[in-house]
Amino acid sequence: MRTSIATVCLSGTLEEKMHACANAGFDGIEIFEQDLLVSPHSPEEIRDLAARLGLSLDLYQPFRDFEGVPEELLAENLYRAEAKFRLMRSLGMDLMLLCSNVGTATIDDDELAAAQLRRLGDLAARYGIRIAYEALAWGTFVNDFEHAMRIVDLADHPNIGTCLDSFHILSRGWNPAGIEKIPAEKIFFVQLADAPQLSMDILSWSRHYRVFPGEGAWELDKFMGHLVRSGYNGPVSLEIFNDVFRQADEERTAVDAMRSLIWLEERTSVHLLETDGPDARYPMQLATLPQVAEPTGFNFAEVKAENTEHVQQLLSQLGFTFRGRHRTKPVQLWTQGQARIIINEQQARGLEPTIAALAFDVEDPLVAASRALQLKATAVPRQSQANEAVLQAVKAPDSTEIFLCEATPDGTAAWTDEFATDGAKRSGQDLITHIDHVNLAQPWQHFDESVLFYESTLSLAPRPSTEVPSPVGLVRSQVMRTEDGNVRLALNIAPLVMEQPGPSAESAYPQHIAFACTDLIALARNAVASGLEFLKIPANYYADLQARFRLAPELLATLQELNLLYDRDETGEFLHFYTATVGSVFFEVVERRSSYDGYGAPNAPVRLSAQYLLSKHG
Ligand SMILES: O=C(O)c1ccc(O)c(O)c1
Ligand SMILES: [Mg+2]
Repeated sequence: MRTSIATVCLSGTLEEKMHACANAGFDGIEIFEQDLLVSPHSPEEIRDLAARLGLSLDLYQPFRDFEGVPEELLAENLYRAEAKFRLMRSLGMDLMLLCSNVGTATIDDDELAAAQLRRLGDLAARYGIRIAYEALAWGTFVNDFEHAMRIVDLADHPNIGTCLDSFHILSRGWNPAGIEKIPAEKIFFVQLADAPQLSMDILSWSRHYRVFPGEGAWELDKFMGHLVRSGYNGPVSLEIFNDVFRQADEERTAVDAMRSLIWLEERTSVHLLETDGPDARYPMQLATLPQVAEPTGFNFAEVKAENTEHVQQLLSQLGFTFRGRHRTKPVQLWTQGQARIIINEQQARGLEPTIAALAFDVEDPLVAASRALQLKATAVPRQSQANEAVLQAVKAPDSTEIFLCEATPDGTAAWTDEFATDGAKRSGQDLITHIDHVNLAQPWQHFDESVLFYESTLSLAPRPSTEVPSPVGLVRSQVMRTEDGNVRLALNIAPLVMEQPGPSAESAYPQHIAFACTDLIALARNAVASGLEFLKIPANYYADLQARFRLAPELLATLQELNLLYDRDETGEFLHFYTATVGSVFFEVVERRSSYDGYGAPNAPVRLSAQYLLSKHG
């Protein structure tokens, strides 16, 4: 599959955008006219730069408001078009996108529109240029890809074809199956965009909220399936108008874009295998990736800090056992049940405690790492000594290191042998069984990128995102998880004011690790006895709990005494509490009763407010 991307997706100058596209591995680009108009470089210089970078210049766009007009206006439009054809010759380009008329069309007549396109085709042919006619979702008379195609058919000109753009098709709810009926040679170009499902006017939705495939709500693998079955074999291009991408680092956005296309290509090939069987053949060749199953659990989480006492204290008060230091590195291991926490003091000068790494149990770490690398994840270089486990690791978009560890049938981890077992084994029962979920703060400009990263590399599925009010703004939260719930990752974007000064913006907003336990009340009592600092929950919360749930008075009194939070739904009950925050880390302990599957979402504003008060007034 040939990959392309419109320059409008990225921030920067045209030159910077082109470098970013080439570095990310795109085959070609669409030049968005505005980017050329403001460039200090001549069309010839841009053509030469593209050649040096190995980028094909696939599409010049957009040309607007041409068809469905009276004759005098048509003459002006042809004059405008010819100037652009000359420019395209200087650029060495031969395909122009024409949007359906949204401004000047006054005549709703397909025959007339077709005749006018035919005249444009004749003119374009003299310059060796072809025109791809695209139905904009808000076109005055033409807003449907099948309608645009009827006009292209009527025009019946070799230089007039269509451009399909998934946004305009899916935003209006048109059935993309119709793409299969279009003759492949009439599909001159294809643009892809995903989008969150929003209810707003389509123009604003399109201009501000498009995202890369896999970052929105649409089934683009199915869309691509229709396209592949049509016999189309030209470039598949990303055209994303997005307010965040326009100001984020273009090199990074281009990699995110490329990841989305690599992933979509794979999803499409899997989809076609399922629907059409292994013997189906199409002109478009689709690359695949090493297949990975969902991770089966958390292997460990790592907290990094210069000064580790406070974290050690919290873990010890929660009933964790210190299992010793690593044989060769300044690293400690703390465990309880299958919950493993590494406290890492390496290269941590001046660093307040922060979550630095997460590890997942996977079937085959080498295969999983190879998939992640093919999806353009950055490898984390590891130094390991002889006879130490070589762990595979890649960097997530927020810089968290993601380790891929081999799953074992009993949930143990072989690498723990590398820790000297000089730690005293705590007597007593392990009430904590494993890591239930981890909550990571994401920089606002990388949120969509993170969702795609975890979905494409680790096969975690995104759940609908929610918004939680805090005293200083809304926190957007999206859970990525496995079907069975053994791995749950909540990604948050914090309001900007919550970002406190710290070693990096990412680590400033508090993040947490939640442990699952079998008896929260018993664990909380032990923790109180050992002096754990709980996050204090206000009395008003308990009055509201009583109003909502009519709890037995003894239970309510216990919850309030121990600063526990409570939730209940038709699937079961949920009890949880939070510790104080150290650096940017705090811990949560949860007890899921029956098959409760959530996270106590109604309690999140209470937690955020309590943490805010604590950070302000101590
Ligand atoms: O929003 C627009 O005007 C616009 C322009 C060109 C396109 O290809 C498109 O899909 C939208
Ligand atoms: Mg488009």
